[in-house]
Amino acid sequence: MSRRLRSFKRWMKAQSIGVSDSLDLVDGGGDDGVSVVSARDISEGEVVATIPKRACLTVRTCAASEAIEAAGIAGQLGLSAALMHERGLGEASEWYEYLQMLPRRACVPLTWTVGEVDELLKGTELQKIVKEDKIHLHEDWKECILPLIASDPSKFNSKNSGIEQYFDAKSLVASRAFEIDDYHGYGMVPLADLFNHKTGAEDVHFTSVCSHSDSESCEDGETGAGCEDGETGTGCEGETGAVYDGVDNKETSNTNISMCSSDSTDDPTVLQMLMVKDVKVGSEVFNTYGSIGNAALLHRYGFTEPDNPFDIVNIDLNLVLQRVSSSVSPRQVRVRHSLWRKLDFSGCVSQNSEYFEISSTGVPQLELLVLLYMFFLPEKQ
Ligand SMILES: C[S@@+](CC[C@H](N)C(=O)[O-])C[C@H]1O[C@@H](n2cnc3c(N)ncnc32)[C@H](O)[C@@H]1O
Repeated sequence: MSRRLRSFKRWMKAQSIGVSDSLDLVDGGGDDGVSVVSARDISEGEVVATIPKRACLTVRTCAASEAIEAAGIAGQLGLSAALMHERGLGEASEWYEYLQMLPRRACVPLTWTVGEVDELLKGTELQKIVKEDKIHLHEDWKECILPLIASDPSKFNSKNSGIEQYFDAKSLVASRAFEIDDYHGYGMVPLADLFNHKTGAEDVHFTSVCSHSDSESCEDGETGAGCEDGETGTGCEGETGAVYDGVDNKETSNTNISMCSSDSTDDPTVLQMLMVKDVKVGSEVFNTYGSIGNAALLHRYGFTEPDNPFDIVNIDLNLVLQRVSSSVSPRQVRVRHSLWRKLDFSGCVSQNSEYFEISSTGVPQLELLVLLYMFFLPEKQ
């Protein structure tokens, strides 16, 4: 077992983070990172980890809480500030051992150089989106983090909160944070963020145990490592840019559901990892980050999956209209465009662009292809 893993396990114990003996944490070191493997057969319904909310790193729990809240920085931006500050504290941070388990930055396109983006994402819609992300993050840093540095230089300075540190922190928050609850908002959840993703075949769910009896009221929209971003708050409340959103607006919100137990004896201050499937000894235990296509997976988490059933291809509607204009009259272009809208098949709208969306799942794909075909039919003479 690696040294950092040993320290992390001791730290988890001190924080009352419970890990079932059914889980093995495997530290591949370097780029391989950490994965979670079953140490014995595990059954559906078993709670394999319990994590007190106070052990999570959030704007509320971090050492710079007052300064961040006074600056009005919230959401993922606030959490990024909290993470930067705790990293800057080094061994003095309450999360030091946890922070040692994180890579310096997530290898997501956001952290690539512009040259790498242009080379590796050439011709894909991500090329433009990632470049816009980078611009938005620069703006966020200038508008929200620089004033924070000015307001409390004892806590924030260019060494722990420079633009590089901000990109590092933001990439980790975007690819690993969970939405905990209304009080904490987004948080880094030790242990829960060590599970890798498997599309549509997860073994475990992240569960926030609530004590009130309306179990339906919080069964929606909670996403785990990493949570769906899509924050478009104004100023420093959220983010000024819709980073990590844009290729799959319709596909993202349905997994890692935060469920409430109706049992009033449950501890509202504890998060759980609950098995949703039997897993055989020696197998990796997977979470899911959502039912999302490969462009979104790459965008947010820096990897893709072969044979991903949720993969989609977006075709810029303007390109389609341009192409159609070359073979039919302008009036016909308008008629076809309006038919497309009437049928409510606008695909998706993202970053001011409208897309045709070709999904790899069943009937809608066929319908879309027929519509596309109709779009391109030459005009009757
Ligand atoms: C929440 S962390 C998961 C734990 C991570 N493996 C670690 O070392 O800490 C998310 C990151 O894990 C990696 N990851 C998760 N699932 C993956 C998969 N199916 N294939 C490749 N990389 C994956 C990606 O780098 C992603 O950004």
